[in-house]
Amino acid sequence: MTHHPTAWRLTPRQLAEALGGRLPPPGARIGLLGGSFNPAHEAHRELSMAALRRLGLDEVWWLVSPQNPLKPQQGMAQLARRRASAERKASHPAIRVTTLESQLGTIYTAETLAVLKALFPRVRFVWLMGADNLCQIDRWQDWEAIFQSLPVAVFDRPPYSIRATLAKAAQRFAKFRLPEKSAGLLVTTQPPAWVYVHGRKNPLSATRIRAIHPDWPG
Ligand SMILES: Nc1ncnc2c1ncn2[C@@H]1O[C@H](COP(=O)(O)OP(=O)(O)OP(=O)(O)O)[C@@H](O)[C@H]1O
Ligand SMILES: O=C(O)c1ccc[n+]([C@@H]2O[C@H](COP(=O)([O-])O)[C@@H](O)[C@H]2O)c1
Repeated sequence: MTHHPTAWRLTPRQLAEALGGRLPPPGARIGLLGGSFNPAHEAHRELSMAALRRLGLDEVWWLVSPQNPLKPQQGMAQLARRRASAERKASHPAIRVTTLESQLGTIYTAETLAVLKALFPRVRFVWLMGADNLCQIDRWQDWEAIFQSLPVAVFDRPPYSIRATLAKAAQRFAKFRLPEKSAGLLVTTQPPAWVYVHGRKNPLSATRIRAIHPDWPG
């Protein structure tokens, strides 16, 4: 794994600032929703509210990523614009919008998670993502290390429901899948552990919003 020394150059004060002024208390249960947020939309909020409730989390942190390594740079709005859109959309006391990866100097999720775990060893982190990402996580850098390092919750998303259950990652970690009724135990389950959460499906996507609003980021 690439080492990113920037992470360790953040002073505690800069770190607190990057987190909106508050460090998480030891034992906090925090869901991490990484995304391009190009722009943020209602389904991000719905996923986060479902995660708070179904997984019994204290908070969800949105990690607005500098650049998804698998997405084209073209058409990706500037980080500040995407962050502002996330802040407008989140608007909830239990959702923190951050650009932590740009401050930590990490690009790949596996690196980001390694740094966050080292910075906050007593926080219980869970990785949150939509079913589309379960279908392609096997193309992410060190993807198996992600499953080995923290619990993962996958949220249903049309039209990926069936594809996701057949995904390489779902098969590789099949025996570590918790039944959905045990979703509340995920955060305290030793990884690898994951759960597929069904609920209200929302077909919304940032791609669709960009098609309707070609002037985004405006
Ligand atoms: N409608 C949705 N239902 C469930 N999860 C979603 C939905 N939209 C986005 N997500 C999840 O939220 C996270 C961030 O998504 P992202 O910001 O890429 O939005 P997107 O709508 O997928 O964007 P794009 O259409 O540009 O690929 C990802 O884990 C993604 O799977
Ligand atoms: O680490 C990787 O190789 C990797 C490859 C693709 C996507 N990701 C992360 O997946 C999250 C979801 O990305 P996106 O663009 O689907 O919203 C976001 O945090 C990305 O940084 C990470």
